[in-house]
Amino acid sequence: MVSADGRASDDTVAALGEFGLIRRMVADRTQPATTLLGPGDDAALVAAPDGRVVATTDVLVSGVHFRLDWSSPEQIGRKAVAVNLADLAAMGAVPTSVLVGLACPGDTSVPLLTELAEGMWAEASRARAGLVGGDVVRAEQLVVSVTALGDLGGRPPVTRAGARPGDILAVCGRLGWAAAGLAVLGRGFRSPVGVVNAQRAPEPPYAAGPAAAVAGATAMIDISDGLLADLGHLAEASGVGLDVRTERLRVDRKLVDVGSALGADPLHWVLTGGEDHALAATFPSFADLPEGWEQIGTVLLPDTGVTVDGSPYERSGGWEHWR
Ligand SMILES: Nc1ncnc2c1ncn2[C@@H]1O[C@H](COP(=O)(O)OP(=O)(O)OP(=O)(O)O)[C@@H](O)[C@H]1O
Ligand SMILES: Cc1ncc(C[n+]2csc(CCOP(=O)(O)O)c2C)c(N)n1
Ligand SMILES: [Mg+2]
Ligand SMILES: [Mg+2]
Ligand SMILES: [Mg+2]
Repeated sequence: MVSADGRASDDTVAALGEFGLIRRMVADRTQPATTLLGPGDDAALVAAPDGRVVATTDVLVSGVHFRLDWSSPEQIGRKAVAVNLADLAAMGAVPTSVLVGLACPGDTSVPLLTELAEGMWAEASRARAGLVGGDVVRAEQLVVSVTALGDLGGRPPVTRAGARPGDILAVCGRLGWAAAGLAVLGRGFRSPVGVVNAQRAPEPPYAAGPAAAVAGATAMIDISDGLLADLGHLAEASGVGLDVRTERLRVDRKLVDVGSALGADPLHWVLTGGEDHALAATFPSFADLPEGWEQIGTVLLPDTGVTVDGSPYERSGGWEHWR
């Protein structure tokens, strides 16, 4: 997008400039009542109805978390916000606001960035959160960093640490879809679109987090890296073992079909695939499960780790950076 004479062409961020870009990203937006001030000043002012603020952040890097030839800018924007709102849900919180850090090369096209912003606004407003501020800077590659704030509505947070032996283990949301989509895209295909879109932008069950909190969930986590990997964090924090029963896991027909087409094991995607941002939680009894939650296992005595049908899983339980 840089022309032969070295000057940036008109629709690049370098030509538009930092403040022109910010204007394009935030113009004409409606905000929820929790946004008291922002974006536009040195910092935003956000209402915290509960008196406490739940805060989380996740960074998405081009080539690591998404590819511009796999996803639309709108999908990348939605994903960057969704992964953060899922973390709020996993604490039992309702989102109030998001802040966006954006780094990109000077030759990045302005329509790409306005579409990315469109996706972030769309996902934030879907969850009734405001986009209250951010930052834009020059970098060698596209990086999107989102911080999200949430409200607990007077309830205690549901941490990773509260599971007790005898609790039941349950999930709400899809498992394995984004991993199947990643396998499809990685082999150069673009369909089936269901799993591919699940990889491009997750649809976490936001409302299931607060619902689980109200129902008395003892511990909760969102599945970002893989079911077994993330259950490992919950088990460790709670000082318990967790056993997953494969006969209780839903392996959706779509995953079976994609698995046969690619010669891959769909159950492995369900057990270890990240990025769908389903919620996993423990509850004192089956009767406590809110609508949409399905039991997948049980909480065992300390130091038994995470097992699948009573045995350790032989392969990696999920994504880990630098591994
Ligand atoms: N650079 C950091 N400084 C301080 N705390 C951090 C840092 N990176 C991660 N953490 C904290 O470590 C914990 C685990 O982080 P992690 O990113 O794995 O959680 P997550 O965001 O739920 O998962 P994922 O990033 O896979 O979606 C979180 O409480 C997070 O706030
Ligand atoms: C281009 C491309 N290559 C690989 C993947 C797979 N991937 C990347 S990060 C991650 C776990 C969650 O990340 P984090 O722990 O940072 O939240 C997974 C499963 C992808 N999405 N895009
Ligand atoms: Mg994180
Ligand atoms: Mg998380
Ligand atoms: Mg992770």
